[in-house]
Amino acid sequence: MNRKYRNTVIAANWKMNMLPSKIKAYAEELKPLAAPAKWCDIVICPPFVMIPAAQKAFRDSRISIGAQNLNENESGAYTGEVSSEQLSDLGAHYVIIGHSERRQLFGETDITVNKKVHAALQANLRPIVCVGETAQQREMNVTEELVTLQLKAALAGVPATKMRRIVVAYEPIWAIGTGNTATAADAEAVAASIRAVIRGLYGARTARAISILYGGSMNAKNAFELLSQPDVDGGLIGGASLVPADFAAIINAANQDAI
Ligand SMILES: O=C(CO)COP(=O)(O)O
Repeated sequence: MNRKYRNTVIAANWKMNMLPSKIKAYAEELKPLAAPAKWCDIVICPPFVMIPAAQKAFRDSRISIGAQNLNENESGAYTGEVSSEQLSDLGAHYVIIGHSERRQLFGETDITVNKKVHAALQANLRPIVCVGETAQQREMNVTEELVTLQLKAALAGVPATKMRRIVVAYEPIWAIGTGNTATAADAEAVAASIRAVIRGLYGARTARAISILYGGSMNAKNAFELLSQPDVDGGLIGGASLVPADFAAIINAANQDAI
């Protein structure tokens, strides 16, 4: 990470885990543990139904709330869906877009991801745009090419003035929930290539200001090494974010790297 130019972001993706009734206890445990980490932007992304409870539980802290998805349309007959304006009206600040589970299990494409990025920006939410390759694609040596295509598609039509609201998360699919973390060198190589793509599209100043996160089996043990890489500016954490002490250890590793 490079704090001179960009924020460190540590984001929890709870996926379809946790219960509304458990959030208060989680928050009471996390808040004091995370309090010393004044350099980090900490984000919790619960399922939609838990956003109000999470807002309430974290109201007296610096921890922000995000969603895990949104619908790309403004409003209307989309039963079961949630719009960017609804999230923003609730007080959410971030939204994860194009997570590989959404792409693989719910048919999201680069085109829907791009529409969702625009919808999020329209409502002043900060998109956390996810990109990443499968194990097979890595074996075929097409990781950077694929990530570049995903990123360019996600950012199509996004004006330079909005780029500073974007966060990119590199999440190799083979590393998610498997315990097979990318090596720090591999995470850095892809993060640097993502920054190079942004530099090509928007110029050096914008590229240097964008936070690029790593996600995929990040935990208290490996976080410091991953976050010490110059182009890895934070983490998107699944499993390890469900236990306050584990999540706090990652937050504090990120903070430590900053000092
Ligand atoms: O998908 C992830 C975060 O979005 C990563 O999940 P894990 O940390 O459980 O591997």
